[in-house]
Formats: sequence, C-alpha cells, structure tokens
Amino acid sequence: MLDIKLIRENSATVQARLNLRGEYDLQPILTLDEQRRQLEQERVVLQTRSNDIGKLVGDKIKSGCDPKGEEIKALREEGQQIKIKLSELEPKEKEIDAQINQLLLPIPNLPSESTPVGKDERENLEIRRWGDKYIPTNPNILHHADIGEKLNILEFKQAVKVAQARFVALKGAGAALERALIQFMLDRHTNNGYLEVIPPLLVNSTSLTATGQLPKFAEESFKCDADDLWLIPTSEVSVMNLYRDEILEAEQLPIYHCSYTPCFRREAGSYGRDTRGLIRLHQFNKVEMVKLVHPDSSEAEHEKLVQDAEGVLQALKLPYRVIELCTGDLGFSAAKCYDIEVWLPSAGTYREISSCSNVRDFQARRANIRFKEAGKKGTQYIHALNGSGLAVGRTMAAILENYQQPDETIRIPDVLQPYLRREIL
Ligand SMILES: Nc1ncnc2c1ncn2[C@@H]1O[C@H](COP(=O)(O)OP(=O)(O)OP(=O)(O)O)[C@@H](O)[C@H]1O
Ligand SMILES: N[C@@H](CO)C(=O)O
Repeated sequence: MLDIKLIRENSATVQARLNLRGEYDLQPILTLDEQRRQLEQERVVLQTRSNDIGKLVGDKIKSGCDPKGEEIKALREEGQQIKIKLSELEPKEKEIDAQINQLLLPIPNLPSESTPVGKDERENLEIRRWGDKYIPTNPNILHHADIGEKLNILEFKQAVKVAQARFVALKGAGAALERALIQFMLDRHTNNGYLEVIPPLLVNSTSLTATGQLPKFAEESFKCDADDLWLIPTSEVSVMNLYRDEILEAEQLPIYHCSYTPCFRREAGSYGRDTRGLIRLHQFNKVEMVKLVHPDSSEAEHEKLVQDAEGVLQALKLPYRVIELCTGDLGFSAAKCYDIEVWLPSAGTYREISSCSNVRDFQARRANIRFKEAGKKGTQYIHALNGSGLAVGRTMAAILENYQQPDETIRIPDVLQPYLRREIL
C-alpha cells in the first residue's frame, strides 16, 4: 500500500511514477484525504473549545459565580452541543479512513527509480546470460511432455480425468526427480542462511490482501466455497503473513526464509496459452525465498536474492538469462523485479523460471510489519523481497529437454545424482 502522507505531500511525483505503470487516478484519494483533514481540524478546534469551557466553568464557580446562574448554564449548554458534534465527527472520520483504504488497496507499488521505463514485456531489458556452452546441439530434442510420457514419468491424461486440464501426475522416476529437485533447492538455500518453513497452504482473505493478491486479483486464486480460505498462489503469501501485525527488533533483521509448497493458480487470463506440458498448470511446486530486511539494505539484498536463484540453475548447468522488468510489466507489489528465464530447447527459446522482486515497504504497510531501531523514535516498516528459487515443474521441464540424450534417455545433472542415486532416467 502506498503511504498516504507521500501521496498528499508529493501527489504530482507519485502520479507521474504511477503513470509509468498504467492508468491510476489519485484524485479521488486526494479529495477524500482533504475532507478527512478538514474534519480533523474541525475536531481539534471543537476539542480545544470543549477543554476551555470546562476550565472556564471551574474558574468562574471558584471566583463566586452562581453554578445555577445563566452564564454557567449557557457555557454548559455550549459544552453539551460540542460533545454531540464531536461524537458525530468520529464515525465520519473513520468512514473516510475506510474509504481511503479501499481506494488505496488496488493501487500498485511505485516502480523504483532504477526500473527501466517501458509499456510492456517487449521493453524489458536483458541484463546477462549464463551457460551458452551448455545449450544442447542435438536438433531433435523432444518437447518435455512427449519425452515425459514416453518415459512413463509424466501422466497428463489420467490427471485431467482426476481434476481437469492443466494438471499432471508424476510417476516413478518423475516423482523421485521432483522430490530430488525440491530437496536439492532447499539444501542450497538453507546452506545459504535461509530458514526453512512449511507454512499453511490455505490462507484467509486478510493474508491475501496483505501481500497484494486481493482485492484486485481474486479471480486468479482458488477460493474454498464455505470458508474464508484460499489456496495459496505462492508461499510468499503464507510466509510473509507469519509476520503480520508484528513489531520486530532491528537485530532480528534480516530474516531469510525458504519454503517448498505446491502453488495453485486459476490462470484465468491464460486461455489457450501453454496448454501442453508443465509450463502452466493449476497446481505446481515451487521453492520460494522470502526476505524481511532493513530498508537500507533492500537493494543489495535484492541482488543477492537473484544470485541465489541463479545459483540453483548454475549448479544444475541449465542455460539462462536474467531480464529486468520494465515499469509497465512489473507485478502489482513490486518496485523492482528480475525474471530469470531458462533455455527450453524444444521451443528454441528462454522461458521464465523465477521472478525475484523487491517490494520495499509496500507489503509491510498492508500487513503492518514494523521494526524498532535503537536511537530512532517510533517504528519503521520493514522492506520485503521474494523470489522463486525455483519453480520446480519448469525446472523439471528444462532438465527433460536440456539433458535429453540422442537415445531418448535423460542424463541426471551431476548435483542431483546423490539425491536420486542414478545417472540416467
Ligand atoms: N501456472 C504455472 N504453472 C507452473 N509454473 C508456474 C505457473 N505460474 C508461475 N509459474 C512459475 O512460478 C514462478 C513465479 O510465479 P510468477 O507469479 O512470477 O509467474 P508469472 O509471472 O505469472 O509467470 P508467467 O509470466 O509465465 O505467467 C514463475 O517464474 C514460473 O516459473
Ligand atoms: N512469489 C513470487 C516469486 O516466486 C511469485 O510468485 O512470483
């Protein structure tokens, strides 16, 4: 959530930066904020007069004025009227606060100053590439769905019967490879100082609002019918919300978490896109990295987060590139975002496998996550970062293609062999 004080005091700058992301009109918020401030001023004036009257009545009685006389009666009557007005003002202020809040919730984060300006994904910037030398030279590589079915490790038809399109069942070595990938990713992150969490897979609406999926993107998540519970689209939601409404000590920061969970997405706007294979499913596994950090270090922490995600691909020797998203392509909560795209030989292209964002204080304001620092008055909002480290299904797809041998077997990446106790699939 954007800071209302920032909007009030720098409305032109905030509006200009929001315009880099799309169309958002701050005027209704500014109008309500002005009304709210007028009510506040009115309340302060009335409160002061009410205090003065109380004091005046006391002083006058002390100096001999008749407590039942006309003068005291008139003052008491005025005091009574003020109390009635004050009691009417309070709910009005609360109502306007609630309206401002409702208008702020669908407004996205401001892009960072260093984010490249652009309309959409065509204006994203390629930052670097890694692993060109590992790009396979075999021109006949099968799509991962085809080789997966041939090897009897990916089962799409049966999964569709059980659920619907965009589901998969992993069998035998496929299930083992998925588990090995999850374990390998978690081991790397925990060795790098991330504390593992297994969080709830169902979250309430307050949690989804805190991380930014609600109210705007309700149609992208699955909701349980009878309860106020949703299946998580990413474990960023559950992990961030563990800290909702908490005040941390500065010494507790930075907090690094990693978590493996299934993720559930309705993919409402993806009709007809990526209908084959593991790229776009309603349920997929992801190892997530989440950081809660001091605002001064969030930029450096962001660079380290991307390196941690890249490290997984480098260890697996999967070729990739890093893209910096332009202002028009940023996710709702992100101030700055790098996507990592892995090479998929069957398509002859790079496909997104990880998204690493610095959301700065945007989620902390919605979730009310603050910290206290010695020598500073009051509390400050933490900065938060999240990144996929990595999406497991897309990693499996990349391995089934990049490690495919001419005899249609799959070589297991060296770092996974100890987990699987085999070299070939
Ligand atoms: N429906 C899905 N099925 C499988 N993996 C997914 C799916 N959606 C996202 N992912 C993976 O999870 C990562 C984090 O999710 P994110 O919200 O950044 O995806 P996204 O930007 O919606 O992806 P895309 O642009 O491909 O739709 C992505 O980088 C991707 O690797
Ligand atoms: N939580 C982030 C990174 O994985 C996302 O889903 O995009």
